[in-house]
Amino acid sequence: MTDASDCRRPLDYRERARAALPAHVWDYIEGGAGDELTVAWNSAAFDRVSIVPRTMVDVSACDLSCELFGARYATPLGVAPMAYHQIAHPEGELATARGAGAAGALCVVSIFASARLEDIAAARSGAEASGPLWFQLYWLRRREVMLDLAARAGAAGYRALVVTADTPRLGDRRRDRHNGWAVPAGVRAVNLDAAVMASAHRRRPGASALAGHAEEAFDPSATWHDLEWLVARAPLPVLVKGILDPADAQLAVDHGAAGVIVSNHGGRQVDGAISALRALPPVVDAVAGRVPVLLDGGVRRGRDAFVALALGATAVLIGRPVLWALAAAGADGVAHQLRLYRDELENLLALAGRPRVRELGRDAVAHG
Ligand SMILES: Cc1cc2nc3c(=O)[nH]c(=O)nc-3n(C[C@H](O)[C@H](O)[C@H](O)COP(=O)(O)O)c2cc1C
Ligand SMILES: O=C(O)C(=O)c1ccccc1
Repeated sequence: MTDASDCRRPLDYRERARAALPAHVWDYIEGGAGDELTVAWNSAAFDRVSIVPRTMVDVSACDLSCELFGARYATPLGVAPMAYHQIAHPEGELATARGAGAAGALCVVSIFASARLEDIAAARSGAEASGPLWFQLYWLRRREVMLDLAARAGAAGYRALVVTADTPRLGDRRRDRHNGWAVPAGVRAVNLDAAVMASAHRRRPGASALAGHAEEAFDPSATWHDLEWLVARAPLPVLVKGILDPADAQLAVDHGAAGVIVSNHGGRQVDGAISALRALPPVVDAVAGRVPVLLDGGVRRGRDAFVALALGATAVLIGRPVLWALAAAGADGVAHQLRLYRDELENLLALAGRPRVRELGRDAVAHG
């Protein structure tokens, strides 16, 4: 059993998780598309940005809060939407939601969650310092299923919807093809119809069952008109996830997006795609304050969150490191992981003489 307190920085959970998980599950979580160039670039991009500290500033209290859709969020850190948390831990999303709730962090629940979205909301409200939940959708051929899920999320107290735009089909996950990866039989995307999900569990040598499933279920013809259609019918604000081009950010806002998430899907879609951090400033400029801009991809330290916030993100989402902590130590691991990020960010705000997240700007960093 892992003692979470041995982990001193977010990356320390990585080896714990690798040791705890079967190799094919580890490969699915950790892997990216193609040669995994973009996976590496996402985190490397943060290392090329320096912090410029100020001095003689009163930092006796730091304020990490941010504002999203008229509400105050306790921290600008959140959990990125990821499918099937039960592959990492038997308590799956219920544990993730409890852990994120305890840390006061936003949690974005995937459409492929392995627990019912209503049960996740209930698990979450039990946590002491409960934070907000958002729900993520893919563009499904069966549009009525998207609307049904959107209505359920609204009724269950979720505060926003995220529609993922970068997945007309699944990227080429070579590790998964090599492993003949399929979602294990005991783990189910229970918010979706079992008949629709059957192909995700069908093992075929040399192929990823998820790729086959995505081809069957995802609608590759979705365009900005479909976003307008969704926004007009959704009971919640809709953010678009997977934006890298400033022109797309502009189009998203023009077609009703309430926010954009700069993301290359953790390097799992287009190998060689621009890193999320490098894509951020032009998107922030194109959006020009009309809606919030979030970022995910490669955030591996509190320092990385600081850099993204300084370059204009309102909040940042964390993907794989949350699943590492979940695999290693369940809900306590997730809470601890998010606190490691938060504490490192808080410490840096103080040391860099920039005590308020909401006032962080580009002057706080330098390139190179
Ligand atoms: C195992 C796994 C499953 C994922 N499933 C989804 C998903 O269901 N929906 C989605 O929009 N993004 C999904 N993503 C992408 C994440 O939301 C996020 O963009 C990415 O993981 C962020 O990068 P990071 O892992 O480097 O922090 C998934 C990522 C991983 C690692
Ligand atoms: O694995 C993923 O990155 C992902 O987004 C996904 C896509 C289809 C089904 C499950 C997860």
